[in-house]
Amino acid sequence: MASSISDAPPSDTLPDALTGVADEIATPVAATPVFDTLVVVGPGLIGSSVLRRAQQKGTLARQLIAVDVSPEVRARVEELGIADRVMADPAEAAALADCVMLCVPVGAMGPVAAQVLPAMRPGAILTEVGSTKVSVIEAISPFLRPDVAYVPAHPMAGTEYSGPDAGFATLFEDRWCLLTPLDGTPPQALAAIRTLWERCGARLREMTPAHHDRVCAIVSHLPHLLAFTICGTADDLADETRSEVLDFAASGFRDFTRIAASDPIMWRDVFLSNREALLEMLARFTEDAQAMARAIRWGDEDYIVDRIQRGRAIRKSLIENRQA
Ligand SMILES: NC(=O)C1=CN([C@@H]2O[C@H](COP(=O)(O)OP(=O)(O)OC[C@H]3O[C@@H](n4cnc5c(N)ncnc54)[C@H](O)[C@@H]3O)[C@@H](O)[C@H]2O)C=CC1
Ligand SMILES: O=C(O)C(=O)Cc1ccc(O)cc1
Repeated sequence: MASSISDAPPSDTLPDALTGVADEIATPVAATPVFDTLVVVGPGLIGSSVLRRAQQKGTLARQLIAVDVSPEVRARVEELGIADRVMADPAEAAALADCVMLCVPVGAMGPVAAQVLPAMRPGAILTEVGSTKVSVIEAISPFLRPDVAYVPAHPMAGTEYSGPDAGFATLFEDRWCLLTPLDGTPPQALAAIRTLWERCGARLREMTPAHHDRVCAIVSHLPHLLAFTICGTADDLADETRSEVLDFAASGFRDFTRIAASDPIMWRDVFLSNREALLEMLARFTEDAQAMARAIRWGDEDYIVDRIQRGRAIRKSLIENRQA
């Protein structure tokens, strides 16, 4: 095994003694791969994007192994040629890895961790990309070992599509990747996972798992809940509006339908595993929506204009930060 968490390069930064030399001769130095063998369990949208990036850059891992429970997904990953090996047994693959990245739906994280952790090598790293953190960490924790580091991560990048065909190498470029290290997370393991995501083009931010879940409840989970709900409401009104919805879908409704096309299993798991934070944000949203209803009922122009202006300001600042 060429690399383990102790000798993986912590970042792209050269040691001080070498930086001057590198500047002088200005020769690009090929970075050593962060890992020798990276196992991606669940090569769907996110997992296959990591594999594609790793293949394209060659600086994430020397060898790439994909594992999936679905024979169709395994066959497709073979056809796409985005991994060096495709395997069915997570434990068999994990025994070969210095990093195992779980990219399965959040409800499957605990059961998959239970399969891979006993097989992992001492010094190897377990990481995952789940959209929620508190309950995923709780689900994985009972199976953790003192000689395997665990680094929870969440790339804030995706689309409404899923599966191995949906991934692409640039998915994470200029997107945030949120890291929620635990008290016991070894710094070298954290540094190696930081480097992996930096080399995927992501910007990194560290926070606690609980803070992560509250932030994601408002910026990601509630918007999905609203999109699924508004599409359901429109569908319930099908007798009255079906043809109009289809005819006039170039309106605001269209933007909701993109999000509402997302994978049902993934989002069922996200909603159930971030129950408390999501219900809190939904309650606040409901209060605000009721306040808007009241303003409309009583013709409170100032309130209505103020809320719309706040929405516009958020959009403007996203565009200025190139996030939209
Ligand atoms: N879709 C998105 O936009 C984002 C998703 N995430 C998170 O990433 C994870 C993966 O999401 P996607 O890539 O969208 O899902 P996906 O549905 O595209 O891929 C998931 C893969 O996991 C496999 N799988 C499911 N259970 C398994 C098991 N027990 N053992 C082995 N493989 C199994 C499925 O067959 C599938 O190939 C989820 O935890 C999700 O919350 C994070 C950021 C963005
Ligand atoms: O497609 C969209 O609009 C998304 O919001 C993608 C996304 C989905 C889930 C995540 O945990 C992070 C990003």
